[in-house]
Amino acid sequence: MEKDHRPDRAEMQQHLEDLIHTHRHWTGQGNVATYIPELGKQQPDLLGISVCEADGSRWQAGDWQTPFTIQSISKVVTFVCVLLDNDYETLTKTISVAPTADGFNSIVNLETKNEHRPLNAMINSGAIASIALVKGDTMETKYRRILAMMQAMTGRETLQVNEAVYQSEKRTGDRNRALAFYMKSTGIIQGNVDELLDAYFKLCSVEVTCEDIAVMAAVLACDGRSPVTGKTLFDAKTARIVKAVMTTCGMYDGSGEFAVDVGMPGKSGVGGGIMAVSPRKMGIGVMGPALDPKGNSLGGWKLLQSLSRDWDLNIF
Ligand SMILES: NC(=O)CC[C@H](N)C(=O)O
Repeated sequence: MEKDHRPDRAEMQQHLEDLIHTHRHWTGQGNVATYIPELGKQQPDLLGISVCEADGSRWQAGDWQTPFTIQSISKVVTFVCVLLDNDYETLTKTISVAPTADGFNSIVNLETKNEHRPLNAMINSGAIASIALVKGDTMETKYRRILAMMQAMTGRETLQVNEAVYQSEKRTGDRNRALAFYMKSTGIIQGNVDELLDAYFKLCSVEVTCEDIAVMAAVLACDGRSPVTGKTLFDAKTARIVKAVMTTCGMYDGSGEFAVDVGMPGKSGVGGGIMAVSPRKMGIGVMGPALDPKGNSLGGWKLLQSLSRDWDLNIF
């Protein structure tokens, strides 16, 4: 493992604590998501970070133990499963790997571009379509398969859905309903749309900590092997495709700026989490529920930008 740009292990902890201290003020410049009413109750000034190295060592600071809902970071796990369960060439006939300049819940491209295919699996339309393509006779089986992969990637079998967030999103998720019913009308998805959406809402509502996100990212950093449990969960080719699409699409229409500012495959969620992968070195999980206008954690982004500079993690 390269160590040249990182402080000694003893100093890493202190460095993360210093970063939290110097970056917490950024949380005052963002806003918690309110379109899912339950998320509007989050404390905006939280900021946490966890790092999981390729040998499984972990370093954490700030509010890293505070639970939050995984939201769109779950799309990474769904994408892993859909890649494992489908031939790549066939899959891309339904969901492509193109970036987008529109918001994460945009509907416009489904009609005007790309033969009705969702642009990628990191935005809402693509994730909803992906769940339908995961192996399983029923939506419940597909949901359980994705949840099991999330548990395997975090190494935590006790991961659970936050019932209040799930119900809140289910009550107010009309945009996602519109996306799903539209995709059913164009033949992109088949099956029971309400059950499919229910699986999507539940997957977004799973409660995690920064450490869970860091460990998941470390699995991708280690090409599918968990440095925490030692288990191989998927193959290197799958990990490579996921990291490529995270790099170009993981922060939605902010992906280009994130590539310039941070330079790592990343994935955000409106619960305030961001997952970042430093290939072969480490996985990083940050959390700060105050978001920028594109739905990315503002404090989390700034933290990652500084860490990437300080530890020379930019892959470009
Ligand atoms: N960007 C996000 O995290 C979006 C996920 C959220 N559950 C939604 O569907 O709107």
